[in-house]
Amino acid sequence: MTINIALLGFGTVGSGLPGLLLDNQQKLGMILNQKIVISKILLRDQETINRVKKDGFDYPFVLSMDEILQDDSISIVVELMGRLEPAKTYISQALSAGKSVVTANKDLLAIHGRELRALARENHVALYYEAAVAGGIPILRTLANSYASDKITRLLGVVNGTSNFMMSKMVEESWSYDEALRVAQELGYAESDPTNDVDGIDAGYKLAILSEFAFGMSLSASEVQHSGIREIDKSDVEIAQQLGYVIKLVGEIVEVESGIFAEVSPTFIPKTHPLSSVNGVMNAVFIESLGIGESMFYGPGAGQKPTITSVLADIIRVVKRMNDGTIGKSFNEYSRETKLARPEDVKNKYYFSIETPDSTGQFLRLVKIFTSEDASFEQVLQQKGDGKRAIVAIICHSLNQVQLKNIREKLNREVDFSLLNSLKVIY
Ligand SMILES: NC(=O)C1=CN([C@@H]2O[C@H](COP(=O)(O)OP(=O)(O)OC[C@H]3O[C@@H](n4cnc5c(N)ncnc54)[C@H](OP(=O)(O)O)[C@@H]3O)[C@@H](O)[C@H]2O)C=CC1
Ligand SMILES: N[C@@H](CC=O)C(=O)O
Ligand code: NA
Repeated sequence: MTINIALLGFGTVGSGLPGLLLDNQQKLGMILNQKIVISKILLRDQETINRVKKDGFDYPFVLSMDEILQDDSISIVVELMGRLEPAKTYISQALSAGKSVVTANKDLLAIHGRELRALARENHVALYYEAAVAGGIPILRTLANSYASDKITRLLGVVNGTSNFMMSKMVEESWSYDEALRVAQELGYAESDPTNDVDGIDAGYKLAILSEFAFGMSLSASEVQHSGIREIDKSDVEIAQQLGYVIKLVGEIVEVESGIFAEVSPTFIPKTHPLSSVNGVMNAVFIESLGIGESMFYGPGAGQKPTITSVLADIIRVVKRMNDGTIGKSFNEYSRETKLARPEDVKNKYYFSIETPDSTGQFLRLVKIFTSEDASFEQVLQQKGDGKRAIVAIICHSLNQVQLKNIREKLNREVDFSLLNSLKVIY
């Protein structure tokens, strides 16, 4: 027996499916007793069909989604086009036509996930998206299954391969920003619009999805604060190094008594923390939970092979659900009312880099500002000034979001001071 699937989009990730199906033919036969067959591939235009054929791919290529929707032999649609439209329309049409959907589209799931999941439920079909978060790491499945017996209190993630690859190359091998981005694009890591990768937007989408699986709470994209690697200056990297830290783009979701708080930001990570050694295109999700304690899941966050391997695992899962009569069951069954944390309850250590006049009494002024917000210093470093200006780096003991905002405002208001940067410090 065969399972017919249709593929929407045949780019970096999608074009890896034929090879992967072939490589795993024997194992798939044993697990499923059915053959997965790509029976239609939707491409953009005739020119693309000609190019793809020339590359040696010989499939029934189509230019209209209707040909897939009207084909009753197709039970699974695999969306790998990316972006919101027409992906949302096509996925909705497929679900409404009684076809299950597998996708790697985090933008779509983060923004319209609730609506699409409801549509899947109404039509008793599956909607799976393991590859949408941390490419090759089976993190969503792990959260849905293995953490069912645990309560997660905090999740930290390096979940964007492109920005992590770029930071690693820029810091360790002195590549320029442009060179690092160009190579990340050539290697197939970056989104079609890499702004999402470098500005923390892609990681924010992934956090929104992780929040549903880990905390059972849905966050809109705007409820996940985000900043990106463009906020990091070379001097921050050097100071971090001297103080015993590395800087990475980290997503954090934490649950406190009043609710959850989620943020993507360049973050100081102690060199002793397991996340500090996540380099290049690798991703990791570090979890603190009441039962297991601390755990970390590590693997490639982007790239054709890891990503399409996750996609195929979802396809296999959907086929199994079809076979055992549980196809309408949701990928994630943990859901509770979303409550956002009060800013007073969200606490972290912070790094501040401040430019001051290079003269007597400046340090006292800094102490006064921080003390007025009840903040105390944990580490302080003053770079040798030029007689006119000096840079002071401070790591504070834990501050809540209100204290942080007030200190930033006071430093920005202070005549002659310039707040160069302020970044979260994890411990
Ligand atoms: N690359 C990676 O490492 C990872 C990617 N993802 C996700 O996987 C998805 C695919 O990514 P990726 O393969 O890298 O992206 P690509 O841009 O390489 O591939 C997408 C393909 O879909 C085609 N396409 C877009 N719109 C249409 C349309 N309307 N009709 C037909 N074809 C269309 C594009 O054609 P054209 O080039 O003409 O626009 C392109 O060939 C995205 O959602 C991405 O976020 C997830 C994890 C990792
Ligand atoms: N562009 C993304 C691809 C995977 O989600 C990344 O770099 O992480
Ligand atoms: Na994954």
